[in-house]
Amino acid sequence: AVVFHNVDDLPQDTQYDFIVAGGGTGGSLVATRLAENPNWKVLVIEAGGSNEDFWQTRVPAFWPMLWKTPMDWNYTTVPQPGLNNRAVDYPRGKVLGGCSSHNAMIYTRGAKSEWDRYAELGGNDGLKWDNVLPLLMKAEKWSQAPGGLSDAGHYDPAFHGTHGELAVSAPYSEHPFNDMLMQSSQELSDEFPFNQDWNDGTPVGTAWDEFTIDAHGQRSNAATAFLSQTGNNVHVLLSTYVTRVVPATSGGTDFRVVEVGTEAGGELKQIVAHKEVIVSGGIFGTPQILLHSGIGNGEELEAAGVPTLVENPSVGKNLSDQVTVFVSFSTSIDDTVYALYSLFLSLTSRRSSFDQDSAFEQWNTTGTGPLAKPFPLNHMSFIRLPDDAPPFSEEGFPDPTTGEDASHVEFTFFQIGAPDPDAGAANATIQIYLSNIHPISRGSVTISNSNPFEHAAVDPGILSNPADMSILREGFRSLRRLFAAPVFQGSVFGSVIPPENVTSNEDLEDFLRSATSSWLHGVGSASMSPKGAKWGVVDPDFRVKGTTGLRVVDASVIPFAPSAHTQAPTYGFAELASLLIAQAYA
Ligand SMILES: Cc1cc2nc3c(=O)[nH]c(=O)nc-3n(C[C@H](O)[C@H](O)[C@H](O)COP(=O)(O)OP(=O)(O)OC[C@H]3O[C@@H](n4cnc5c(N)ncnc54)[C@H](O)[C@@H]3O)c2cc1C
Repeated sequence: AVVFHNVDDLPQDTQYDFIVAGGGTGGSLVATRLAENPNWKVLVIEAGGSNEDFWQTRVPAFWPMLWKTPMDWNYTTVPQPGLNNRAVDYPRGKVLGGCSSHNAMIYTRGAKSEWDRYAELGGNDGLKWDNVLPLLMKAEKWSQAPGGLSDAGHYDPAFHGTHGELAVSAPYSEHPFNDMLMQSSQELSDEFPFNQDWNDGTPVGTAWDEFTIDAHGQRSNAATAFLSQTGNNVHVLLSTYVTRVVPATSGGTDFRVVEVGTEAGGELKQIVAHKEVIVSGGIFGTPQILLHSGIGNGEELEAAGVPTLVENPSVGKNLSDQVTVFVSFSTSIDDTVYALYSLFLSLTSRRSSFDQDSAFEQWNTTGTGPLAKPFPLNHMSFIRLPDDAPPFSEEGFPDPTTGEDASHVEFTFFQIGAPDPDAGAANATIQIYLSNIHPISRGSVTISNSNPFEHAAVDPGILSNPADMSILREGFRSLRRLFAAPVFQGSVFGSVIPPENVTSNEDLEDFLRSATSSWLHGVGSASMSPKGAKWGVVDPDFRVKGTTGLRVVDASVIPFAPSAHTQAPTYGFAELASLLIAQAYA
């Protein structure tokens, strides 16, 4: 790609076939795929800078350091009634590669039944698991992590590609907890079975982590894997905001023009796409661009001072967001924690023996060591609550999942923090992120004025539906059941966060409201729906309803959150969109 930093530097004689608004996860992929046709000229417009200007993006363990930096949009939600009115941080990547440049690199595709439901809900058979899996595998380059620890048995090669662009690997560290967790999956195999590969369409169980990390121990993202490989038929314009898409003719609904600028009150310019504009601003940026363009709920647009051009009340609604809570248990297992985490995540650590400089040297020279992974422990569990669990039996909530292959909650085994005697803690703690990954709650992205440079108001509606609270609460009880497995007797004791005496529904729910936040996997704010449906923002071919020349390709079109973290699903949707766009001009 050829990179520009100022709209005035774009060559005057270039006519762009496609303009992609947002060079993030979905946008970088779709631009790359379209540019495989050498006759097409593609312009990518990105509000942030180049990923290459942030070398820290390459170091897997440095991902938490990228929050609240110039490469983070640094959103904060509106106060969340489900969280005792707390407002919580919501990072989003403002850089080439978008969130794939600063996420935790976990690579999970979700369940077969979820993709099949997307196909049904979106009215698009291309989204069926059997159709998306080959696209994801074709784009994948499975890589053995450096350092000599074999990944055999930690994944199923039948479900991974080896000749694509996006590097995926399963780096891990040796630690006693690995064997214990494996044994627990035998002892309690009904609730916590071993799963050899969470990416085979049946993610339920305890599995070894897989990450978008390459054979050199470096992050692989949408910018490094895809966009940077393109030739000079791709132009990338950095540090430039798409403020609106604009009708090509006054009063029309053909939105093949983008308006760009760099700051409120500054000069705005327009650039024409000869074939299409593709909005890929992510779950907050995309509805923001559509709303400022006059595509949205007419009453809300009028209140914000934006004239309505296409009435569509679904824009910015249906935001579906997984939620997470940090919990810990007292343990006598060796700690894994690195000082880095205590520094950047404010977790308690007294591990003075950890030398960050030599860890960096090790990563820099060999791609191995503690910095070559996003966090110290090596597994996650996707867990289905039992059929007779209280949310479904006593409380009568419907099962929110799409089938037996999908999970309700997820345990991310994060690290084991060293004992902190000063704080009166004699034992280390094993620290886990417990997440409800199938939220029923829905939130919104709204604008309150016509300034496109101002952040939209973000309301993920965390724990606003009582079913979500009930499932998260039972997820914690499930975690307590896991640590009651025989293998953990004598080495994992009671919970520390929340304290062991927090057992009643009421006390657990009080804790959860005080400690839960977003798992940063929002989807659905410009949801796909069948053609002619009374809801939804894009048609099955990703075209914005009621418009021509305009599509959306990013996580905002995904109708509901999957049993997965959302980068691989975003790539899956973007691969399909690329095929459909190319076919439209074949
Ligand atoms: C901290 C964090 C950790 C995460 N960890 C994981 C993980 O481990 N595994 C996983 O699978 N998922 C993870 N996710 C989620 C996942 O990365 C995202 O769901 C996914 O990358 C979203 O892709 P996208 O294309 O929708 O949006 P993005 O990747 O956010 O791309 C949107 C792009 O558009 C740009 N943009 C926005 N507005 C404008 C505008 N007006 N003009 C120009 N450009 C604009 C943005 O700067 C950005 O580059 C994480 C997310 C975060 C924030």
